Amino acid sequence: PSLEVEFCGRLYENPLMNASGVCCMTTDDLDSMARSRSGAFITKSATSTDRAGNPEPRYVTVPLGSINSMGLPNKGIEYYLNYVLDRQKRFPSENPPFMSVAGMGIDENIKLLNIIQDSEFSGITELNLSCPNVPGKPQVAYDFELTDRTLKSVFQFFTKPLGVKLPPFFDFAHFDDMASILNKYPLAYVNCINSVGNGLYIDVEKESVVIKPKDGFGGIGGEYIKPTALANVRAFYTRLNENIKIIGTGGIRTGQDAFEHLLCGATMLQIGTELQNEGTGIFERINTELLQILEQKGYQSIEDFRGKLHSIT
Ligand SMILES: O=C(O)c1[nH]c(=O)[nH]c(=O)c1I
Repeated sequence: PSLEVEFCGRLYENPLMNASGVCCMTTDDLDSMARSRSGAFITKSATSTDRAGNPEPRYVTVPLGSINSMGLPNKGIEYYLNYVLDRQKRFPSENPPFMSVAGMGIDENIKLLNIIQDSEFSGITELNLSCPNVPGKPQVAYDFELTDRTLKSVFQFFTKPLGVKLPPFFDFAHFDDMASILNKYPLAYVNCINSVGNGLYIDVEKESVVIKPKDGFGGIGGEYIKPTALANVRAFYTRLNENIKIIGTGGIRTGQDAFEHLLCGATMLQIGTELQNEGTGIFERINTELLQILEQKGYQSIEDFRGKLHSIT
């Protein structure tokens, strides 16, 4: 069997990539992703200029996952754009890395996307509408009117492939409302989900929180969030028109977890917490485990089962 996937008109040797934010802050991080067995990779969400982010400790690995309140630290959009344009020149036959952007508001999102639109970048852009950790800045995607207004403005000028990174939703009315907004726009994909916002992890021995920002509140990733991630992948897969693809993110630690996301309808798969834990060797491991599952089940390709989750009749 083969793990090859077609996404936005490009062929990838497998569906695995990093989740923006993990292993993508510096050019060294990005080079290690480029050397790995991932099928693709994405930059840290960028703002107009570099940001230090929140005080540390701001990312902690915990037994069932992770908690983070990084606060959007990044080197600024020019740093990442220079990196991806350099790779485009040096490796013209390869798929360019994905670019992620996260403005502090609609104006900065427009500005960031204009920079990408006016550049030679020929890859895929991810608009992050779900950063949960900038104090005083609510997640855009929890404001449906703002999301609609943002996408309306963006698609007045942006003609390159664009996806949006969404937070988790927990209510069918919200799945329906968000899907009806997203279906109005020529999106390449929707990425479900970002970390589950504003969780709390406690160190009982110290009787304390474990991260410094926001009195210890931070986005939750890892095993904790797989059921929520799978539900969001499935909810949007079944509601969005079929040319809007799904990237599945959340709780992928094994080939089985990857299989579950694909069964729900995901086309590409992003790994955050487990990549942070294990390093880039994880891509070799999960590709191997996923291939074993296809072999055991007699599938030749992911197309044979993508989205074909059974309900109970
Ligand atoms: O705190 C962060 O930098 C961060 N952390 C996350 O868990 N998701 C995000 O989209 C972001 I922009």
